[in-house]
Amino acid sequence: MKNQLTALEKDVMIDDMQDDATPFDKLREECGVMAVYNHPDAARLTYWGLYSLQHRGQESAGIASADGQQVNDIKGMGLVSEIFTDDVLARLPGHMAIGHTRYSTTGDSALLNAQPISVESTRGLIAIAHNGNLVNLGNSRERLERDGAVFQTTSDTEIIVQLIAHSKCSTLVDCIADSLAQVDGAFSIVMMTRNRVFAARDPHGFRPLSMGRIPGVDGAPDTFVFASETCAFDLLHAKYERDVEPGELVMVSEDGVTSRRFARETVPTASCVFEHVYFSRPDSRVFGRWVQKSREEMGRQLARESGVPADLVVPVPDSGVTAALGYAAESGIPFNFGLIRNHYVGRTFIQPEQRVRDFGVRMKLNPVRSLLDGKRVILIDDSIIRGTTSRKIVRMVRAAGAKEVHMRISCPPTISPCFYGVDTPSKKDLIAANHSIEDICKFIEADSLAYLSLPGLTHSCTTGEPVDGLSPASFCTACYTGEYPTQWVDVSEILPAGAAL
Ligand SMILES: O=P(O)(O)OC[C@H]1O[C@H](OP(=O)(O)OP(=O)(O)O)[C@H](O)[C@@H]1O
Ligand SMILES: NC(=O)CC[C@H](N)C(=O)O
Ligand code: SF4
Ligand SMILES: [Mg+2]
Repeated sequence: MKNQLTALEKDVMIDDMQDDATPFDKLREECGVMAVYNHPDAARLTYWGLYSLQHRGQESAGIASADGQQVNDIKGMGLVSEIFTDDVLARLPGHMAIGHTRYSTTGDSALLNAQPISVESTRGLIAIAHNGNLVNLGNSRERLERDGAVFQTTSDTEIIVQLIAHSKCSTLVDCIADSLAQVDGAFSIVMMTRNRVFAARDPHGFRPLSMGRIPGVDGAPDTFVFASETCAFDLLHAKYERDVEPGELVMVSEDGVTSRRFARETVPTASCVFEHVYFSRPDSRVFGRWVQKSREEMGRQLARESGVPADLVVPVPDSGVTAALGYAAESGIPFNFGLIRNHYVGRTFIQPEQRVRDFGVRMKLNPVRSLLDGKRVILIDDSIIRGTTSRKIVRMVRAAGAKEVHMRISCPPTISPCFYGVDTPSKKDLIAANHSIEDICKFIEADSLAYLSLPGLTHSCTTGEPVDGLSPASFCTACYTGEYPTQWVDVSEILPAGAAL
């Protein structure tokens, strides 16, 4: 009846062609930061912490340590375990350290942009590690260059530390507070000088940052630690103390812990709801709230909002697992691992030149035919970004004998990119920005598709376990609404020409 391709069919073809070219180019993570103050083996503790934060960034990693006199740093491309060995850690002496795992958002993925970034100032070397992304930088880089700043990187992070180095304030802590008040966007940062550690969060509190403590043995002073996620504390036997507040600057020195507000005005909190949907580990407490609790509740709410008769609930591992458990518990439909994830698929296998259709997802996930054959299956994933993963998985599950495949997503349709530290594709590549749910359902070849509602999502992140100051309104939900908590401009417009992006 028809010889002409529909818009959707063209998309399907384009998608398949893109799969060949860039099978792994989709949603990426962000960054993890870690700091340790007052421990004889500070660099090793930081290394352990970074190991637990590896899921937040796998492009590069680094540690800077200080012994009261000198700051040293070692950075490399790749995974924490690939960069740091006993010998390498031995070159990072001192009782203080900060560390970083990176996924780039501004500045390309190269060693020069690896963090911590250390900058010489009149007050000595300052090292910084940053999770987030600055917006509205205006011409601050050019202004600083006119003032004599020599930038070593093309990342937004260096702007913070150059502002501090060129600040005219009288004390270092005033310089830091003054500089942080000038930048807009998302920043959860840890910083270190030769004898102090600092931690700060932007006034909206986009990204998480928590403080913990390891009690000193035999009357020795306590060790203080900071990390993007509390899962990094567990390996260190550090106890979660509190979150660094939005707009707060914490300083740890010989005189103990002090805190001040750097933000000049109070703005509404806009903590990233996607931390609870996808980024953070379920064993972390993020924004004061257990991620496990939120994700399970998202699954329950999804079952309440869009239940469908079926025989089996199957998660898309890993990030879909907790929501799927909640969905199964609420619906009474049995849960099982109908897709097995190969945990040994590391970045060494991820070569952009791989051109085999469907190879990426098939290498990572494999169906369990004995579970799926003849079943009506509900697949639970946390998000659909371009739609490539869902489409391949639905096909895979059907090919393994499933009678029906219903896709359920534990967040609303992603319609807008993130400018706050998550490397999402631009709007033209976000499938939900350009297609109806019905069209997406056809594209992924599912029998039905439903997303969690926005009120359902924010309710899931707050219900049942009240956390001081956390309400459905205290989340950034811009990637689902297009309403951004700050004014933003594309950072590619503001970095000087020639800066590699
Ligand atoms: O629609 P797409 O563009 O294909 O991307 C969406 C998928 O990407 C993420 O998983 P990912 O495989 O990155 O990581 P995970 O193993 O942590 O879930 C997310 O959980 C979805 O499964
Ligand atoms: N994802 C992040 O948090 C990245 C931090 C910083 N914007 C960078 O690109 O290095
Ligand atoms: S836009 Fe989305 S991913 Fe980015 S901070 Fe807001 S909720 Fe998080
Ligand atoms: Mg996934």
